Amino acid sequence: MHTTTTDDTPAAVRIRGLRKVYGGAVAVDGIDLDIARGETFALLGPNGAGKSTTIEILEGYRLRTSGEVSVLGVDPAHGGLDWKGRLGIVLQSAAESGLYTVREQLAHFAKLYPSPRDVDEVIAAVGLESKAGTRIGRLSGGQRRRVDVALGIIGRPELLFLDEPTTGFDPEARREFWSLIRTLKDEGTTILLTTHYLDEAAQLGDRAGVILGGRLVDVGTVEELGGAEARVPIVRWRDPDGGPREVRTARPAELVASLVARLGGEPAGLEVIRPSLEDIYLQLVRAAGVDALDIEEAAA
Ligand SMILES: Nc1ncnc2c1ncn2[C@@H]1O[C@H](COP(=O)(O)OP(=O)(O)OP(=O)(O)O)[C@@H](O)[C@H]1O
Repeated sequence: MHTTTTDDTPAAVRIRGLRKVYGGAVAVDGIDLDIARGETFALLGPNGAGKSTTIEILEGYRLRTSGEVSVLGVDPAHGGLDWKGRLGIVLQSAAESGLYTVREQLAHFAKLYPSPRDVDEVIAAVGLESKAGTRIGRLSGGQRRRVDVALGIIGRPELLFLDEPTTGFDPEARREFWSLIRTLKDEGTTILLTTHYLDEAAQLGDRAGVILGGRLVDVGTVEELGGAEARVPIVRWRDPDGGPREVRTARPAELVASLVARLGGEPAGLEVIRPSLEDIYLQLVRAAGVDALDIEEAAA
C-alpha cells in the first residue's frame, strides 16, 4: 500500500537556520525555507552556490553543521528505511550499474518499495521503450540520465528530489520530461528541483528560490521572483541618427505610440521585451557580484 502521511507537519520540507561548513569553508550559510506538500519548488543558483549540499542534507546523504531540518516530518539525519521509502532521489551524478538492462535495473529497485509503479509504465514515461532490454552501460549520457529519473520515480515517492535532472537531455526529451513531472504533480507529488535551465524552472516551478554564496537571496512564485521592478518591460529602438535607445516603462504601448508620433512612422529596430525568469535571475546574480564565469555557466 502507498504510505500515507501520518505526521501532522503541514510542510513537506521545513528548514531553519541551516548551515554546512566543509573544513573552514561555509557552503550553506543560514537557510530558512518551507516547501508545502504537493508543491514544486525550483532551487536556482550558480555553480558552487550550495544547492546540492542543501538537497543532499535533506535527502540524508550529508550531515548538517547546524540548524533544524524536517523532511516529511522526520529529521533526515535520523531517517530510517520507512522514511527513505517515501522519497525519490535523482542525484546530480548517479552510479547505477552498467551491467544490467534498463528493465532489470528498474525491476530490481521496484522490489525495494512497498507500492512501486509498473516497470514498463515507468520505462515508457521516460521514453526508453526501445532501450528496455539494453544494458545501461551501452546507453548514451542522456539516456542514462533518463534511467536515473526512472529510478527516482519507480517507488511512487511522496517527495521527489531532482538535482539537475535534464542535464544532457535533448530538447525533445526535456519536453517529455516536463510532461512527466506535470503528471507527478497532478498526482500530488512534492518536488524539489535544482536546475540551471531557467525555462525549466519557469515551466515546472510553483515557486523558486535563488541561492547565492550559501544564502537564499530571494524566494517567490515564478511570477514574483526578483520583485515587480525587475519585471518592468524594456522598449528598445534606434533613433534616426542610428543611436540605440532603451527605456524601461510599465506602459510600453504609450511609449511606442509617442515614438511613432514623434518619428512620423515605425521606429527602427523596435523591440518590446518582458524580462524572462532568466533575465531576472541574471539581474539578481549580477547584483550580488558573483563572478562572470559562474553567471555564464549558470545561464548556459
Ligand atoms: N565534499 C565537499 N568537501 C568540501 N567542499 C565541498 C564539498 N562538496 C561541496 N563543497 C563546496 O561547497 C560549495 C557548495 O557546493 P554545492 O555542490 O552545494 O554547490 P551547487 O550549488 O550544487 O553547485 P553546482 O551548480 O555546480 O552543482 C562549493 O564551494 C563546493 O566547492
